[in-house]
Amino acid sequence: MRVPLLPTPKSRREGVKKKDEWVRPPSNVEFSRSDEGRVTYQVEPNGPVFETWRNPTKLDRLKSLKFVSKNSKGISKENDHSVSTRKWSFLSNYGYSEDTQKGRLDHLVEGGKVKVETVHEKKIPSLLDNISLESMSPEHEDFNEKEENEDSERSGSSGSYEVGSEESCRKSPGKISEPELSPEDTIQLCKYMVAKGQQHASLVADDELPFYITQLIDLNDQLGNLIEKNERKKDDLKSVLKEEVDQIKKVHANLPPFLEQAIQIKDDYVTVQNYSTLPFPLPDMSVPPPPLPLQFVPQVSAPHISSPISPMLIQPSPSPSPITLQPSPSSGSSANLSAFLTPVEEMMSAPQASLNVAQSVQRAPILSTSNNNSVQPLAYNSVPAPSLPISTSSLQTPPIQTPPTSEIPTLQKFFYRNENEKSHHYFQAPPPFETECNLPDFQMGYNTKTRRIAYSPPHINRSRKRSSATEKLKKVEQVRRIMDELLLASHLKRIDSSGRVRIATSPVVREKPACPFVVVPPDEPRFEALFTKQRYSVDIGGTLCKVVYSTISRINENSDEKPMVLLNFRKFTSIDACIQFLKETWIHRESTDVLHCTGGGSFKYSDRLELELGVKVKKTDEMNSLIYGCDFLLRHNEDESFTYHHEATGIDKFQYRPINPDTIFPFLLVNIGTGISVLKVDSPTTFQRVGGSSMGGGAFIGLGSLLTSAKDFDGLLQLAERGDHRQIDTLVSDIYGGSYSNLNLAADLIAGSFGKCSRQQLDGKTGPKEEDIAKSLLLMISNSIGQMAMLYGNRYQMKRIYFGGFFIRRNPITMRTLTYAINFWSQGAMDALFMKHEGYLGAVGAFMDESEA
Ligand SMILES: Nc1ncnc2c1ncn2[C@@H]1O[C@H](COP(=O)(O)OP(=O)(O)O)[C@@H](O)[C@H]1O
Ligand SMILES: CC(C)(COP(=O)(O)O)[C@@H](O)C(=O)NCCC(=O)O
Repeated sequence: MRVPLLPTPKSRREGVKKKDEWVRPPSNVEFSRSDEGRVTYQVEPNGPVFETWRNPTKLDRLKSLKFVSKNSKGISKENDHSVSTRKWSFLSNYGYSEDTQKGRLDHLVEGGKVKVETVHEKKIPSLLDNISLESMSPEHEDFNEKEENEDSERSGSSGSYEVGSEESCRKSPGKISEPELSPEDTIQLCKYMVAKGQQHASLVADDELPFYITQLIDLNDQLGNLIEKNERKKDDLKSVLKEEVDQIKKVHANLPPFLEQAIQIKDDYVTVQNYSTLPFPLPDMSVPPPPLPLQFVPQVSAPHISSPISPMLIQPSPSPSPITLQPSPSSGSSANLSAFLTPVEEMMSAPQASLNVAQSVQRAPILSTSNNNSVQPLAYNSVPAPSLPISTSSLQTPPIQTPPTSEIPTLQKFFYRNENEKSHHYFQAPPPFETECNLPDFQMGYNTKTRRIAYSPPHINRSRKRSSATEKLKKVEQVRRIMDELLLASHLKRIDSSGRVRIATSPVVREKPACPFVVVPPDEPRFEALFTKQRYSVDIGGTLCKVVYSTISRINENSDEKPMVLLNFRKFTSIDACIQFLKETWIHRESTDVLHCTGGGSFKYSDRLELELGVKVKKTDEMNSLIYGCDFLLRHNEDESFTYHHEATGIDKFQYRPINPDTIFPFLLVNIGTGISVLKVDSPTTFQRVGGSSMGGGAFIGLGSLLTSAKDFDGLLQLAERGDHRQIDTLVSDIYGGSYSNLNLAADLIAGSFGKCSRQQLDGKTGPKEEDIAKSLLLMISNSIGQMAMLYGNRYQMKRIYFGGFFIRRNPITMRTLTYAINFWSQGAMDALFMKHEGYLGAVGAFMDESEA
């Protein structure tokens, strides 16, 4: 009867056995096969060689074998050698394989019979313990299969099995053996066959036994090789996997924080969360990254800052809408008062106040719950108020940290270099998240060669289930789309297989930044008091006095809805005007009331404020106020922060960057007031003032006043917008006659600010135009602030740099220069973010400080 020896499909499906489950032939038996198919084998290295192929004597010997099994009670039971499937199986499972792995076979000659004992290092119940093989007389040539019930006999103690007489085992050392098979060899062969045949391959015709044995040995060798190969492959895959996961981690580390949450890396698995389940509103991903310079070749050195304002590119930009400072009213009359009211207040004081407020509220971005872009409105979060004042130790200068040796090297390879086409490229505008990215969780792997995130790569959770080609394509497409978005948001640029960058943008912007009121979160207990009492705060800085105060408003006067508490904003150029405003608008103040105060003036003018206003002054540290105000605005005013895109037109220049409240920190805050403070902010209560500079707003207005006839800051800005800095600054082209290509310094780069204004150069010429001076001055100061901000950002590995302070004033030249400097020098790794309430951060922070006065 023939039984296939190779694994059946079923066993294949069951998978490959573990290495230590494989049965190997005893190492002391060597087999070789001649061309005619003759099989020889040697039990001992220098022992006799036996021939087993089609050997009639051997067959006789085989036939003469008799199995004797002993049950647990010691009663022997005889069987012929063609034992049942089950018996072979048991032999294989409980006897032989264990022997080869854990024990050894001892061949004993006892009473003219060969006795083979199993010796286990560890006693394992073995069927061999209960089975004896005895020589059988030739007349017992019964090959009928008999079923045995070994199951009940398995649990015997150690035993032996015996084979025919020793005389019958004639061996000739060193020669081809006599055509007779010794019983012990036969047993061994049988055992090989049993072991190899395993459960499903029990019976083989006797004359074919040796043939199959040799085949099995070959097979076994091959399998052994395969196992080793398999192990090696596994090790290889592990190291590849680790490498790739490391790569993903690098990419992950450079993603914006909200995407860090979307992409989870755990052990060797990278999971992209279902976007729709993310617990925060994602920023609009169709917003392209800020324009990057055409070339991103790392600079050899950074001695110069490029002037981003190429005169050829300058479009007449509309003058900014400055917040006009009203003259200080001389008295507290209601007529004068109206001149100081914010639009909201004007509406409220007018007969149709409620209607106007309603319209105004609808316009207010923080209330827009169903705008047509893909960003979900922010729900008000119950953010517990950190108790101020904040730890003063944080004000100390931090220990110097070693700057990173390379500036995010992994990013560089993604940058798109377009030297031929003089245009910027963005990625294809991704579809809205809600519809297109509503995918179930899936796993992705990052392919270092193709630089793509691939769906279910072979080594990561490969599904055995075959999906249809279209399904696969669909999934790949979905993943690519998400990858585009990730890349887009992280400023990584992907070149597709054709070498082109997919182009198209549909930026989503809401409105030109203004400085509207902010609605106080309605459900936070800490703001309950504001429904019954107005609160005022002031930030008295080196140049300006900023006031934040609350008012109450209803969308509809007659409705039962809870009214809203609004924060209103005003600024003054003098302390007198500021105090006057407070006197006139804070009508219902009482002596027990508190004026929340921050900035240098909170110390300088503390007594005066208390005296003139008849209230208590409560001081809040300036830096603490800045951070707490920044945190509050980012957290509660959805459209607070935005990036500036000079090349875009109209409102497209302003692209909003709402941020998940959980991922606001860390960030770098560069507050450009009279002077500059650079703060590394890790939480509302943990920050460091890592640096500062005196080259801020004060320097600009001071030098501007000396060098031009501008009367005030706005006048200076207006001049600058008309100016041509090339008449004032020495450019690279003025020195090199063109670009300095070795250093990749463009021809129109500013080599030296005000370089063309030396006495020598000016002599004999008509004096430089003041608008050119104003422009050059503004570029010089904002370039240097941008570079400083980038260096601090880089030093502390920040991804977002928020600019605050009234130097910015949403001025296009300033924002463009700062953005350019940050993008250029950080190679797109950092975002330059501006804020609607740029100059009011400190005043908002002081307003929020409810710690004891
Ligand atoms: N109307 C303005 N008058 C004077 N300076 C202004 C005005 N608007 C903007 N600025 C600029 O803002 C700077 C003051 O910014 P601010 O944040 O208020 O700082 P500070 O707290 O030091 O007053 C000034 O130095 C100036 O460069
Ligand atoms: C002293 C200040 C904190 C005052 O704040 P400001 O009124 O300028 O907003 C600020 O001007 C500043 O940080 N100046 C820079 C000092 C320096 O580090 O060089």
